[in-house]
Amino acid sequence: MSDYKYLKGKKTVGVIGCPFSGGQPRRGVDLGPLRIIEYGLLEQLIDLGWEVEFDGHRNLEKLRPTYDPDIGKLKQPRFVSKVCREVSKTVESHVRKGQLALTLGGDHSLAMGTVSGTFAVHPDAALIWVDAHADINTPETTTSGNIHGCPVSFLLGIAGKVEGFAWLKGCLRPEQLVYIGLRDVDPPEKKILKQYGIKAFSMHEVDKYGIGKVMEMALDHVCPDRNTPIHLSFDVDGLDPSVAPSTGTPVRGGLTFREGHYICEAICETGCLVAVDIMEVNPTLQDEASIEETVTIGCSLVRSCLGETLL
Ligand SMILES: NC(=[NH2+])NCCC[C@H](N)C(=O)O
Ligand SMILES: [Mn+2]
Ligand SMILES: [Mn+2]
Repeated sequence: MSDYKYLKGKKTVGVIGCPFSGGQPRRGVDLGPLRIIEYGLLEQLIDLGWEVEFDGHRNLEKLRPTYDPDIGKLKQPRFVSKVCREVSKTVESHVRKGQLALTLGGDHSLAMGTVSGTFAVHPDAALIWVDAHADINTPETTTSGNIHGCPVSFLLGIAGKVEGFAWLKGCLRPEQLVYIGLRDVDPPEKKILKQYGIKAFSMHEVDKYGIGKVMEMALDHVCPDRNTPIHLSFDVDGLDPSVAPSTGTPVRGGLTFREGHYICEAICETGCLVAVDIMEVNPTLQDEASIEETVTIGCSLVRSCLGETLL
């Protein structure tokens, strides 16, 4: 069992339910956290030996502004900003107490909140982003206007000034970030990745080297001493749609069931994990069996992050 270098006292996980869909157009992703908790995640974590502090599902709807017109192409910018700001404070308070902060989304725009919360406590942390997408569009480059395709540019401080987002200072340096699982990256996003020299292991590298070697290389890049605090932001669409079908922007050719879990196990083994996001589970898409598969895998990824092993 790994020792979790950055947790204080008893192993405690602070669980933050974020029923939020404002960073993209499809309803239903806001039900992700409810289904994951209903499925028994908290009991599973207690069985794994964790103390659980569950904040309940946050009432984020109360933050919806009455008037929220587009800013440039960005949709619902004030709503997203307010929600992320609140989530940031919550994540920060758990991490500061020496708890592992587990955020259940909700769409991936929430990562502006979760990552900035972690980095407020650990400014030198590493960010491991598992996703089919790079989510690094800027307000200029986005074609969809969906902010869940933009959080990384805001975190890096390359999004430019957007009304309402002044609270979100660029908190992430390009060398603190590594991607795994990419396979649907917009042309301007490819440019940004090159321009800033951001390390990314696409599915091509996963095929070429295998996930074991990819994780070794990814950790060598962001956590070379195996002592740097790690924030894992896991978009379930990083997994192949055959294993996680119920998500809003599925892309074929993704991570297998085992590759997804191996990523979590390898990060857990470092003992450096301080925060995890499980994002983009949408329990209204596909049939009931697909939904159950996706919710189940959300839970088992968390358990792998929190110390469950095969033997
Ligand atoms: N978190 C996600 N699922 N993001 C999908 C983003 C898709 C596309 N690149 C966009 O910017 O709209
Ligand atoms: Mn994605
Ligand atoms: Mn994403």
